[in-house]
Amino acid sequence: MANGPFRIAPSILSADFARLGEEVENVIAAGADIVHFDVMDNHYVPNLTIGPLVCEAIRPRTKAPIDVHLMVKPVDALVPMFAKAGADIISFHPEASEHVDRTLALIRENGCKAGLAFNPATPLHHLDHVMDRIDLILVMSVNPGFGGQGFIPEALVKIAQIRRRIDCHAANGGQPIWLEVDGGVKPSNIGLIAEAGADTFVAGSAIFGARGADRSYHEVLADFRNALEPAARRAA
Ligand SMILES: O=C(CO)[C@H](O)[C@H](O)COP(=O)(O)O
Ligand SMILES: [Fe+2]
Repeated sequence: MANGPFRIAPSILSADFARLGEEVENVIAAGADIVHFDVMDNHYVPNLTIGPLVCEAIRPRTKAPIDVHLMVKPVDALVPMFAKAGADIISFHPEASEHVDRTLALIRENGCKAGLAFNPATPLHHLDHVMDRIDLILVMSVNPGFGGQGFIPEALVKIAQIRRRIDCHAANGGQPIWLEVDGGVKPSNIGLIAEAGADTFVAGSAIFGARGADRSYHEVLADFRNALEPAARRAA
């Protein structure tokens, strides 16, 4: 298995929006690697969240990559806006784009890494013919739209299938592709998710929920890292 190093990406969907800049600084200072930024449009998904202005506002608060997860339809008009607002990675759902290939190219032309996101019911044939054009594959382990949902265990099979495709692509000289998992990730299941082949882990409620549980972000992130230890040792 070729799935190290491991990266933890707190989803700011569960952060305190009234103190968002501080929340971003604190969670990165506590040991997180990436800021996961969920964009929902009340059309592709029922919820409505944040856009490029908020991305621009948090950009100066951290040097960590901002990983924009677009749950919007249509996609393309937002790509240059988020690139200009400081996004580093932009992922979208293939069902939301008329031309997946064009949207992937647009993201890279705008200087960002391009990601393709798979809902629990999205078939993997969307990866056919675009493996050389993506930097990240995002596997949803909940149906998109809300934080705080339970992890759908069938996602583990999909993660393992994608890991095999990524490793085969790399063995044939292809570029590196990150495998990110999003939805219901917790210290209790992150080890299994890593063993299935993921290297990048989004967690919203499990990290920012620390506030209500009287724990620090540092303590919660240590729980995640400890739970990753056996998989990290195997991957080394
Ligand atoms: O894309 C998302 C939902 O559509 C979020 O990133 C995801 O739900 C993270 O939140 P949690 O860890 O609480 O499940
Ligand atoms: Fe997300």
